[in-house]
Amino acid sequence: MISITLNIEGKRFGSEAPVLSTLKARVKPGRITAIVGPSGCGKSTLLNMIAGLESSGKGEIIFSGVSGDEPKVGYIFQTPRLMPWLTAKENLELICGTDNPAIQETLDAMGIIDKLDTYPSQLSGGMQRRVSIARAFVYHPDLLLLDEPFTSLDVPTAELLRKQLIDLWQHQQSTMMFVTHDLREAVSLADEVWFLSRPPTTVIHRMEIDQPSGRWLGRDDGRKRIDDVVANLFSVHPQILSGELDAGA
Ligand SMILES: Nc1ncnc2c1ncn2[C@@H]1O[C@H](COP(=O)(O)OP(=O)(O)OP(=O)(O)O)[C@@H](O)[C@H]1O
Repeated sequence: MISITLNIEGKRFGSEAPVLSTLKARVKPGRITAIVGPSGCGKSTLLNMIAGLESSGKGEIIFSGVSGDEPKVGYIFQTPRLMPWLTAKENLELICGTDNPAIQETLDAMGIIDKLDTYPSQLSGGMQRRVSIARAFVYHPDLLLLDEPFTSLDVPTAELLRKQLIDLWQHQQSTMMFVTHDLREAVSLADEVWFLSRPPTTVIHRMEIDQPSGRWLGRDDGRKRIDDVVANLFSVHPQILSGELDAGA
């Protein structure tokens, strides 16, 4: 399982004002880290830098515990980004080759084994998300990055997909980071939540969540537990989702 050390010295696009300021943090191996912050503060930019899609500028991002030369990174974007001319199965085959038993196993785990030969345009939005999650897991990533993977889904579908995601994650034990605007989602899934400021952005608060092995998600006592964690946080930092810590904290 890999860990990540972020030694970011700042990030700007061209001559624009910096998006990220100094940002130093460590992502623990095999754990789930949620990233929460105001719109436009650089959450996607941070994920892209970790994925190697954006340069890390003067700073560095160090991966430890990688088995090969490079970490295998799975990335689930806000929209599924499936190849429209390929069936669900063929979208997965692009990643892991044909006749790979992992394709059937992963689509089965996501509850869409009957959609193997279906094209994306014939799938609902929720089903397309499931294929995109399966596509990331079929690769057996060391690191799984998710950028608001469950937005614009109805509540029961989003809840089901979160459970399916956690089932797959428990099976593979990848290190996982996800961006969300939904604090309850962060608390229900993550071992640690990072709260970001407004630009130039840094981590202003880290919150450890004491998760049971199957996560708080879906447990009878989970809803109350999540409510309590969120209420406690807001009682101390009422503006934290706007990227501000309480002055007295
Ligand atoms: N490739 C790019 N070129 C220029 N500016 C960019 C680029 N990518 C992002 N930005 C700018 O960087 C800032 C942060 O964008 P980013 O998408 O990372 O924020 P975010 O926190 O993920 O936003 P949201 O919560 O609204 O999705 C924004 O001002 C955006 O316009």
